[in-house]
Amino acid sequence: MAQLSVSVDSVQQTANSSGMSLLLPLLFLPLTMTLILILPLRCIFSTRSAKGKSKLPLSPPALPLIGHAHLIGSLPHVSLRDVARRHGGEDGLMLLRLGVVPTLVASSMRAAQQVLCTHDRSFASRPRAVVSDVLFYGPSEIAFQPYGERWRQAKRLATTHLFNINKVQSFRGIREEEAGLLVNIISRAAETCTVVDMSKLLNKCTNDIMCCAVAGQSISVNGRDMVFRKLIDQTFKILGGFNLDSFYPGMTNFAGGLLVLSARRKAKSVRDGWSEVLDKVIDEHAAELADAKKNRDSGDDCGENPEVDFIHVLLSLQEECALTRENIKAILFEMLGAGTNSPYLTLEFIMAELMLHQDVMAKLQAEVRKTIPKGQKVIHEDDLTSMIYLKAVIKETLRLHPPVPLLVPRMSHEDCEVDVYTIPAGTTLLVNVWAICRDPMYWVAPEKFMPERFIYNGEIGGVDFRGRDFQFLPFGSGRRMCPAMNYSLASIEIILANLINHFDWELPRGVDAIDMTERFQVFTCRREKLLLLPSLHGITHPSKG
Ligand code: HEM
Repeated sequence: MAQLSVSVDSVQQTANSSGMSLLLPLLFLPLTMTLILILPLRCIFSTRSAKGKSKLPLSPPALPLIGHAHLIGSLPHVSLRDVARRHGGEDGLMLLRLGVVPTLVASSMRAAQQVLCTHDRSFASRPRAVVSDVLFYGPSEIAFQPYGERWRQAKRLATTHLFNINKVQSFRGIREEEAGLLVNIISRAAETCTVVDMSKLLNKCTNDIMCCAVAGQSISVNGRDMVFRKLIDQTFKILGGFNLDSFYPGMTNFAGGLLVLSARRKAKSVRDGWSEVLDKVIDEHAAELADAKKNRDSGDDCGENPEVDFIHVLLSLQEECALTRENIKAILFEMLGAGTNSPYLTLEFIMAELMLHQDVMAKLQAEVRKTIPKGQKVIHEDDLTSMIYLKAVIKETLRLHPPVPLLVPRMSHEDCEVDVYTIPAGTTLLVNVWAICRDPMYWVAPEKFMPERFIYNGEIGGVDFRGRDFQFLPFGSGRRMCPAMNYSLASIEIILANLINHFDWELPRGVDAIDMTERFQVFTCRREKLLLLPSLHGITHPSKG
């Protein structure tokens, strides 16, 4: 999602690896051309500050052409925190120029509150980019749509028919069943002392839950679930790749779009992959709706309520909401993509942190195993209510490893007075929630994995992540906040409780440490796959003596 930042990363990597020598041949022509396009823009930008009327936040020294892009490293949230410490204002605001794009970076709790609450409306748009425009038909989904009525409508559809509390509750059967299937797979591995690839299993489990919630149980026929996971990988690879137009938006129209042709082609090819499989799924759903209507009209309706999923809902609202087939596909493929990755990456980080902190693991095992009666195979969501430590472990992991560390980049769609500054319309906004979550100003021992920090008098409490405590915003805040927080937490909790209740976990033989090195590709994820050796709790396998 954080397309801009990823692209910056690519520029930096290229610049670092060969002192710009790789970058220059690649960019020389486009950059020269862009200069012609950007000069007017730069003039506007500098005149505003020169007049003294509209003061701008502090900026580090910039280079010609690339501005501050060279300051961003392979983990943009880490380098932006370091640059802000050296060059930003005490108010936590800093202004960068990435290529020609003015970019406001908010790195303190107060700055986050200013831009996400006080001025939420002004910063409620998203920067445009060729890849997301092509991938999402416009874009016409939620996350990349500019602020306006179409975005509002798409978000309302998802919130009302997929993510409201009652809907999330109604998916509990799906979650319990999928978590059970995961336990079965791991149990078989445990019986034969086989190492499991947790990254792959968690990815599959969260994807299966999302697929069933969106499209019903039938979606995984003919190996479609595998096709979806492959397409999700391709989508995030292309969204996270180097995209010239994110730095030089003028490129999109320059020379008939020649310079963004390759990005356009790649995005179209991934979109066609989605389109092919989603068209089939949508056609099946349309046929089911037509059958149901025929039965109703002919009086053959046997009174049974056919299962209604999100695709049925979108199809029935197609006329009322003026939704095209393309709009529907864009929304669906965003749900399947975002719905899989953030929960699975969070679960992977939780398991990695637990392996690193065996005292926390032991405490969590004790809580879960005390709550679930011995011999009860299936964990029900009602069992989770009293698992306070489990909720604290999830919160602490989201604090240290927010999957979207800079939020999804926003853009101001109007001039805006932030404190003493005037931020011009068209400025990209990055909120470094990762840095704020590790700031010693707001957190005791911020680098320590300490779930207890969220427990007060035996209850979960304190700072919360629902968008009102600006030192802890893993789901963002304001109009553009993640609509799927309750959905995600429900999936994460049930899967985690199952992993902890049924199994004891070890590192594979010959591995003596967990590597927590991160990688940034739209989401922050662990660089290495998480490989673990499970054993069934309470059963000592003969081969282990
Ligand atoms: C651990 C789980 C998740 C985390 C931490 C997370 C985090 C985020 C964040 C930080 C944003 C940007 C908010 C902002 O700009 O203020 C976001 C937006 C969004 N997320 Fe999530 N997310 C999660 C799960 C999901 C799931 C499961 C889905 C869908 C099935 C989803 C769909 C979206 C959408 C559609 C947006 C765009 C909202 C908008 O632009 O109005 N997210 N998410």
